[in-house]
Order: sequence, then structure tokens, then C-alpha cells
Amino acid sequence: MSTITVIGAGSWGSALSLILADNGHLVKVYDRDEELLEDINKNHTNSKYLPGSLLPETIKGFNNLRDALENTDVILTVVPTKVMRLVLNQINQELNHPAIFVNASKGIEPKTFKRVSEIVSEEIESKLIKGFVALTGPSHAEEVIDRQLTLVTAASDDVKCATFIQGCFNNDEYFRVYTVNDLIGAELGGSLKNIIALASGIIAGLGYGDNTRAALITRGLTEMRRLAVKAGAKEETLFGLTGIGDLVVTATSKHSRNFQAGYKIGNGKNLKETLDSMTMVVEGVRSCEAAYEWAQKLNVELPITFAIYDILFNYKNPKESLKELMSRNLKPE
Ligand SMILES: NC(=O)C1=CN([C@@H]2O[C@H](COP(=O)(O)OP(=O)(O)OC[C@H]3O[C@@H](n4cnc5c(N)ncnc54)[C@H](OP(=O)(O)O)[C@@H]3O)[C@@H](O)[C@H]2O)C=CC1
Ligand SMILES: O=C(CO)COP(=O)(O)O
Repeated sequence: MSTITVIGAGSWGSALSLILADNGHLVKVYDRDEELLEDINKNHTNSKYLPGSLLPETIKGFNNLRDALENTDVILTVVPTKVMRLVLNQINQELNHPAIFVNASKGIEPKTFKRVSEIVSEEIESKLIKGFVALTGPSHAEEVIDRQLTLVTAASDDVKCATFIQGCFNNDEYFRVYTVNDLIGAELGGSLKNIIALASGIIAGLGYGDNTRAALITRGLTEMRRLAVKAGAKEETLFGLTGIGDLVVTATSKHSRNFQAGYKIGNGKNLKETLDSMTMVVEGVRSCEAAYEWAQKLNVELPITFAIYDILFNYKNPKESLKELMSRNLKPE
């Protein structure tokens, strides 16, 4: 059994902690919110992010990062990618031994187009990194916390490391973990699907139904594949759990924060009003910004992503965007 430090007691950090505690690991959860930590330590629940949840009593919440990192084998980052550099920088200052880094957050950095694995290697001294694994796939915290059957993937360039993390998280009762050695494909699939999930919420908010959603998922996957392959991903990864799997769950679920945000936009709210009304992170917004800039640099055609960018950042009317998408030049599929 390992000692595992979870950085971020949000909805996904808490659900992943439950799996790790079920598997018998020593789980130390770090968060900056003392009230939330008291809820975890005393009431064994997370009322802020997962109301009604029942967390194993063995999960221990820490407000002090150094204590949370002491003697740990694995560091699992689950904070919004917007604050990832800042949080990693703090970890770099407090960590005094090498550990395996696992990331469960999903996003690409605007301007640099960096994935979290690249940000980790920039922010953490190499002597402190034993390996890096991205844990990603179709998995909403709200269902994992109820131990509903879920399948994800441990992605790494280092097969041994991926296999070790697969063993840490796999639970025969409800959480099955595969491995994949295409880190680029897995990280990009998990990030780019959030843009299409925003689009799916927008079309639902506008009142469109299943035909439109199926079309969006299919053409959205084409865009994800185009950009990811151009960036070095293996095409087949986009057809696995970390690509189409995650796209389907996020673009069709009421649990999805990206879908929920898109729905509000489809209903007439602008981006600021939408984000102000959300209590949890909507990663697709930043990833859309990154994909928009990156696609222009790499000369990749992403009409849906560009339309979402205009709706989010240029206040374009979603109906107008749909009209333009529908009247593009006719072509073979
Ligand atoms: N929720 C889900 O079902 C899934 C989420 N993910 C990914 O996991 C990541 C986290 O998502 P999720 O758990 O939903 O997010 P939440 O909004 O539920 O939680 C975010 C967590 O990050 C912490 N945090 C925010 N800013 C900072 C900061 N500056 N320093 C330290 N901690 C900070 C928050 O702490 P505080 O409360 O103090 O603000 C909170 O603990 C995202 O990238 C998301 O895409 C992936 C799969 C499933
Ligand atoms: O990545 C997720 C499910 O796999 C969670 O997506 P949301 O952030 O849209 O809820």
C-alpha cells in the first residue's frame, strides 16, 4: 500500500480519494479551505463540492502542504489547470524527496499550448520526479462517489509507471483502469473534449435535440483528432476512453460543468455571467482559447472550436454561429 497525497479537495479530488482509500492506501488530501478540511476530517463528507457524500474515515485532510507531502509516494494533482503552475511551484518548494506525479486535471494552457505533463516538468525539479502519469477518461465525480462502474486510463511514456498507477487506482468492484503509452493523445483528448461539451450545452440551451448532438459529437471528434494528431498524438488514442469515451460522457451528461455552462450560454447568458454563476471549474473555456490560437499556428481547420471561441470571447450570437456552420461549403465527409 502507498501513501498518496491528493492536491485539491474539490469534487474530483474527493472522489479519487474515495477510490484510493477503498483500495487501502494512506490518503492525505491537501486543500487551502480550512472549513472544507474540517468537514472531511470530522464529518467525513465534502458538503461544498459533493453534498451528501460519504467519505471513508481514513482520508485525512491537511492545510499544511509540507505535512501533506511528507513521506508520500505519489502526488495526485486535481486543481484547475489555471492555478496548476502556482500550485506546482508551492509543491516544488515543500517536497524533499522524489515522488511519482499523477495528474487528473484536464486542460491546455493558452499562449504556451502546454499540457499538464509539460507544466510539471517545467515547475518541478527533475530530481523530485520519479515519473508522470495522466489519469483520464469518462468519469464524473458525482457517479464515482456513488461507486458507479467507471473505466479510465493511466497514460504515461513510462509503461512501468503507468502500470504501477493502474494498480494503485484499479478497484475490481467499480473502477477499472487501463494503461496507454500515448501521453500526448490522452492529455489532449481529455482537454479538447471540454470545448465540444460546451458546444453541446449551447445547442441544448438553444433547444436542439439528439440529431444535433450526435452530429456535434461526431464532427467534434474529427476536430479533436485533427489537432491532437498534428500535435503528435496517435490517432487510435482519440478513439479510446480518453477521447471518444470522455467526449460522450461530457457532451451528454447533466453532471458536466462544461455542458452546464454551455447550456446557460445557449439560454442567453454571456461568458462572465455564466462563470460567475458556476461554483466549479469550467476548463473548456481556457482550452478553447488555447485550441483557437494553436490551430491557427499549426494551420488546422477547427470550425466548431472557432465558432465556440467567437461565442465565448466575442459575444457572437450562438444562433448566428450555427447558421454559419450549417452553410459552409459542401464537401465529402
Ligand atoms: N469533477 C469531475 O467530475 C472531474 C473533474 N476533472 C478535472 O479535475 C480538475 C478539478 O476539477 P473539479 O474537482 O471538478 O474542480 P472543483 O472546482 O470541484 O475543485 C477545484 C479544487 O481546486 C482547488 N483550488 C482552486 N484554486 C486553487 C489555488 N489557487 N490553490 C490551491 N487550490 C486551489 C479548490 O480549492 P478551493 O475550494 O479552496 O477553491 C478545489 O479544491 C479539472 O481540471 C477538471 O477538468 C476530471 C475528471 C472528472
Ligand atoms: O472530465 C470530466 C468527465 O470525464 C468532467 O467534465 P466536466 O468538467 O465538464 O464536469
